[in-house]
Amino acid sequence: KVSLVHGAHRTGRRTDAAMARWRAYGLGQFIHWGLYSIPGGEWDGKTYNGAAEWIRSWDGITKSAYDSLIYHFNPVKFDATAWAAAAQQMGAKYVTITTKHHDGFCLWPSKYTSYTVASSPYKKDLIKPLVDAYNKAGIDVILYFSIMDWSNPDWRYDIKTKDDSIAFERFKKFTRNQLLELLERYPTTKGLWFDGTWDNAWVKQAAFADELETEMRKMRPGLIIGSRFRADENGKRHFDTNGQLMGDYEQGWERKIPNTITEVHGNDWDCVMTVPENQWGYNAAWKGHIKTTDELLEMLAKCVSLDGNFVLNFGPKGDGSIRKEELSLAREIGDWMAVNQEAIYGCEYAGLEPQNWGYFTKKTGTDKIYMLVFNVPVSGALRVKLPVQTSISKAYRLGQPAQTFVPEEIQASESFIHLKTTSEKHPFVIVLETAKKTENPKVKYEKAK
Ligand SMILES: C[C@@H]1N[C@@H](c2nc3ccccc3[nH]2)[C@H](O)[C@@H]1O
Repeated sequence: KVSLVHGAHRTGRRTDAAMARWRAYGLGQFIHWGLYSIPGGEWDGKTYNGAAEWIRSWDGITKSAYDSLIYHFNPVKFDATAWAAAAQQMGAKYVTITTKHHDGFCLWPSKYTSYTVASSPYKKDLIKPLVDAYNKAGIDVILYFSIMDWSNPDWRYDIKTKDDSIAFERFKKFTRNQLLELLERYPTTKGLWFDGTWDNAWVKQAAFADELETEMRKMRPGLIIGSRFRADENGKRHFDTNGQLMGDYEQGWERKIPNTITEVHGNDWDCVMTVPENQWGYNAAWKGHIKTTDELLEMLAKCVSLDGNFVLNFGPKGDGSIRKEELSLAREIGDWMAVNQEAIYGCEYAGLEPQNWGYFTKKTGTDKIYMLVFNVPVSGALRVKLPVQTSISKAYRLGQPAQTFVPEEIQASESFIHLKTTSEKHPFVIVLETAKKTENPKVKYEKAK
């Protein structure tokens, strides 16, 4: 262990109520919305092959042409209540919304730059109606904020000269001002999801970022900040020089999911996932592999089975409408959650040996186990290995309690649940009520003779 001033300030998970609420979410919605939503990955009849929200960095568009999009941003179809209703029906317990992406365009009327919605034809704050509508729908809000800001002349990818460092000092003040402004303006928000923090200039700001994180936490007790915000004084990100997680949860699972519990190192984490291969902002082309509802449900189940939250991304159009393909995915996910949410919300890693048929989750604080079945074996026999001295007292289909199962014990703490049919076409859940086998005192007494 090396001594660090700006490394992790806590080892192990946070144990407070605000973090327990976050841990229980299971399913979240990500929203990427901004000027990049207007071109949607296309410009001058050409298609940008990168992620649509990165189109400003493409040599197929001039920076001034991109920046002039601000004069065309007028999302007349924006309806925060409708967005929140779709998220609520999907079963999202929280939403992470881009307040400012790498391009620097602010969806709130920030006092510290003119590159905001206030300078657009729309004029009005977009974040407040979203926070209010989602909170009203019982959904918590986390604010996405990109440190990297291409619109700010003081931003630097690296600090090489005295001028760079003078400019970047101004940029650090600007960044702090905007973050404190967001916390002031939206007091019900639960956390900040930082991005754009990999460049050399920011990685060198260990002390500044550490102090800023402390200041924000003091301003908002319970505030949740992930591992992507700051680096330690050796430039280490996500995990400090001693391998300790920075921040409150691991934020490295972008478009990927851990396969084993060991990869999670006992930390809280979220996985943020796109519906296409790699498009966060609205992409008109909608090309390549588009994940199906069952694929997304399996990702959700896998995340919760390994102690994580699954955050599914939506990319509204420049006019404020949500594309029909995303609305139908949300609807189908919501239909499944309406029946099976008990196996997701407030659930955690069950501590059981993974099986090929799907994923185990366990209701936090109970011995209730859920079998989320995605791959029905041709045998119809689902293997379950419980901890020793644990038995299954009841087994039934979630949502159809009359459909019960009598496990076939094949050896100590190992059973088969035999399905009645192997022709299921969609994922389903079996509930196992388990109990510790208690020693029978009579038997103990007889032994004693
Ligand atoms: C949550 C996601 N993070 C941003 C991003 N920028 C990247 C640059 C290089 C590698 C990965 C990146 N992810 C994406 O634009 C999106 O906002």
